[in-house]
Amino acid sequence: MLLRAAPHGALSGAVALPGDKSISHRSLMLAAMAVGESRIEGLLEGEDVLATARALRAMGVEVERGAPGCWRVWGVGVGGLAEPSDVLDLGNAGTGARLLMGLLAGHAFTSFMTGDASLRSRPMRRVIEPLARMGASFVSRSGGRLPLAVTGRTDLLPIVHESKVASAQVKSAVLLAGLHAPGSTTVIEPLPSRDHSERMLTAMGATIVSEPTETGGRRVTITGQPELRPQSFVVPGDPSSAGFPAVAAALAAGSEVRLERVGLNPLRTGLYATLVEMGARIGIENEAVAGGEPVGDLVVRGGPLRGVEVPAERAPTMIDEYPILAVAAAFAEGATIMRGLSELRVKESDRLAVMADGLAACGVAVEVEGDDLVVHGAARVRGGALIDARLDHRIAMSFLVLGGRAEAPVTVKGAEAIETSFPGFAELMNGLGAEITEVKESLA
Ligand SMILES: O=C(O)C1=C[C@@H](OP(=O)(O)O)[C@@H](O)[C@H](O)C1
Ligand SMILES: C=C(OP(=O)(O)O)C(=O)O
Repeated sequence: MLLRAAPHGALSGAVALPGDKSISHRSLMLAAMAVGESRIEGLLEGEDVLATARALRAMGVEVERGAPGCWRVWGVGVGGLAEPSDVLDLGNAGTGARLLMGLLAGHAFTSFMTGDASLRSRPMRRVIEPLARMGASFVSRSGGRLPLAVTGRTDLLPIVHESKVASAQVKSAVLLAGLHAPGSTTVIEPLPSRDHSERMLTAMGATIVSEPTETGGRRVTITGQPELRPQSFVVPGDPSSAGFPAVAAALAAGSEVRLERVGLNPLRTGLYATLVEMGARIGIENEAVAGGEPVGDLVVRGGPLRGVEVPAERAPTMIDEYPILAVAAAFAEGATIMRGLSELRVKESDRLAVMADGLAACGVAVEVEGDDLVVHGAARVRGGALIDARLDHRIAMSFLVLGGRAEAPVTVKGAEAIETSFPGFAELMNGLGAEITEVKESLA
């Protein structure tokens, strides 16, 4: 599908964002590991999360959709999944695949897992290696990629895993496997990554101790074999999805947009801290706690931005937001230097390369120096390019935001990728005043 974004003026209005993708995957999987009925409110009904729901159903978990966003899950208890009779297809979802591998490691059957071309290119060894040390066995394509087969066992060994990358997916996969192991399973991460798994598991009755390390990371320990209590999960709006209308509003003078009930977990808000450093006017109102997570309305007003240097240590708190930050940087005065982005190379696409190439095609001066991205901003950006989303929702949405402020429309090919995390993106943006329309392939 081709979507085209034409230049728009000031944006205004108030909108609620779709549910948080990370918390939605976890709500389904953790509810499946509880004993009894859990309810989920505000579940993201994007393709990634629907793939997780399908996988759980294929393993005997009753998962039912009621009103939009309202789901019920009848949990089978830790270790209670049934052998699936077919390959589990996690679509485009790294989170779905890696977290599920953690659960499957604790089940004494063999399952087969695959995904789309993007997911099949992503590294799984970072999860395979610790889970294999715990006692699961894996057969995978070379490089530790999907498709793979995993044979778990009920008597997993508790381990201490020191992860080289600050990855909530790696941490969560090991903690989920640790549910099935007697005693303490520990993950040490070099920098703190999002802690939704820890918050949710604690609320469900698991014992988790999280403490800082001397080098600025975290050591997280779970006590295995708990009985998890079913929950009423409330999923906040996704701060990663909110980044797209937030940057679109920040870039358009005269804009005033309210993004309601967005999750404001401090391990997710690096984009907003960075935008404020760049001079963006962003206020937080109606702060509250929902489902164990801080939430609030983001009120974003348009105005000039200036380039900043974003330190590598901030990356885990905004890892999915670099594509849209790079778009903000393209319109800022001066250079924005984003350091330490090696993890961007192993997302749905090589986001470092794809952003650099796409920005250059839109007339933006950009350099990749090792793992750093440098974007030289300008008041006027040419736009006018055709960008291939490459099965990457965040690339698609970022360039549609850029097209809204460029001199000539930007067209995105493969825009259906947006469905993975942000169904209704174009409608939501247009409701605020953007000009995103579908174009026929032949006119591209
Ligand atoms: O745990 C999660 O829900 C996620 C963790 C991040 O991945 P990594 O753990 O690979 O950094 C992020 O990019 C992804 O969108 C969601
Ligand atoms: C990297 C992302 O997701 P996942 O790893 O779940 O595919 C993302 O949503 O930007």
